[in-house]
Amino acid sequence: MTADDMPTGQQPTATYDSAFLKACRREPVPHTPVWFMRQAGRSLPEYRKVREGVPMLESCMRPELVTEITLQPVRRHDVDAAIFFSDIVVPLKAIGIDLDIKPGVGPVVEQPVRTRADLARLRDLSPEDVPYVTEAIGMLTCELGATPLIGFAGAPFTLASYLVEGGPSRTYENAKAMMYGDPGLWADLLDRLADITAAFLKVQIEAGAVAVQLFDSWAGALAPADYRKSVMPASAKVFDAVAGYGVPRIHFGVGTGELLGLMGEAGADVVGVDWRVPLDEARRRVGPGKALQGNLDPTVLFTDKNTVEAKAREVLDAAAGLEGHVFNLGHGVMPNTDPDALTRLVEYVHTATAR
Ligand SMILES: Cc1c2[nH]c(c1CCC(=O)O)Cc1[nH]c(c(CCC(=O)O)c1C)Cc1[nH]c(c(CCC(=O)O)c1C)Cc1[nH]c(c(C)c1CCC(=O)O)C2
Repeated sequence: MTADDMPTGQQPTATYDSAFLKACRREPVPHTPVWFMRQAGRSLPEYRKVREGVPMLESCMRPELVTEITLQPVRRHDVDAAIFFSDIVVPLKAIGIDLDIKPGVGPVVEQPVRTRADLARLRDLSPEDVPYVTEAIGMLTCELGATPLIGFAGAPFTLASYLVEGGPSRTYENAKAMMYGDPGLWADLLDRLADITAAFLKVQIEAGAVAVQLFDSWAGALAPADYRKSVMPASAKVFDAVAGYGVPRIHFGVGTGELLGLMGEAGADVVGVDWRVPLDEARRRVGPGKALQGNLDPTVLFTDKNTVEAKAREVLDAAAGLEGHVFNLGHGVMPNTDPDALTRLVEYVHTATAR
């Protein structure tokens, strides 16, 4: 497809012909594009240095710092895309939810959302609530040039898991109890979150993000029938709300092997796969017409170079018959990962797939 065949309203941009966007569109690529979830973060000494003394949420609200942190892994690893440095709870903080990101713990919500009265605290998000996002993305797209910027947000279920539990959980007992026991309240909660999430993604796209990833990290806790009935409508609403922009929409979760087909159906152009399902099997579950993203086990990076390359080769072999493949880890980069192992992995995938 050339710039002439692009959906109306979409301008050709410096990033349009990037390997990453081509793979998302299932077009031929010069090499398999690579980026890593959590490529910005504690695995990088330069990240730890600039974050010294700055709390996580505050760092997301300082455009210059966001720009620097987003660019760090692009400079170091030569990845094919940048991911905007922020967090899934930033839009909730921006509308006034009292929450914090505790080091080594994750998001903690002061007053969990448990009743219908609590829903009133979830007001709509407007661009004026997140001026630092627009500002940072404006700076970033200038610096990035032909490297695409991925925007992201938390999916309604994963956000609800933090809001209802009040923090990280292994069982999601309160959230799932609401889903099963008070389906009306649950549906309204997820619908509110879908609107907030869609608004947060729109801000990022309008500022210059050329792809978006919806993180439903914890959706793997759900049976497919419950996902379809009680979660998928809200995620579909988010994808639908940004469909008109024509940017690729990526949908990712952990332990979602049984949900891959539904996660594609929700409205994704690219389905993210963790390391538990090989990509050829994921292709069967997702069906035609979607690209796949993944799926090297992030713990493989704790081994030697030969083992990393052999395991990356397995991912590439399983991806050989796909219409579009974006190489990634099956989940985020772990904080103790040797950053040089990531740089070498990017180089390996680029070389091994050069056409
Ligand atoms: C579930 C989730 C969250 N946040 C996010 C998810 C979905 C992705 C996933 O499944 O991992 C998404 C996220 N969070 C962050 C990014 C930045 C972009 C990137 O991927 O490089 C992204 C895409 C920064 C961050 N968000 C956070 C960090 C680490 C905190 C720090 O560096 O001080 C980073 C780099 C904090 C955070 N925020 C959250 C958790 C679980 C944590 C980790 C807590 C800890 O281990 O300390 C919630």
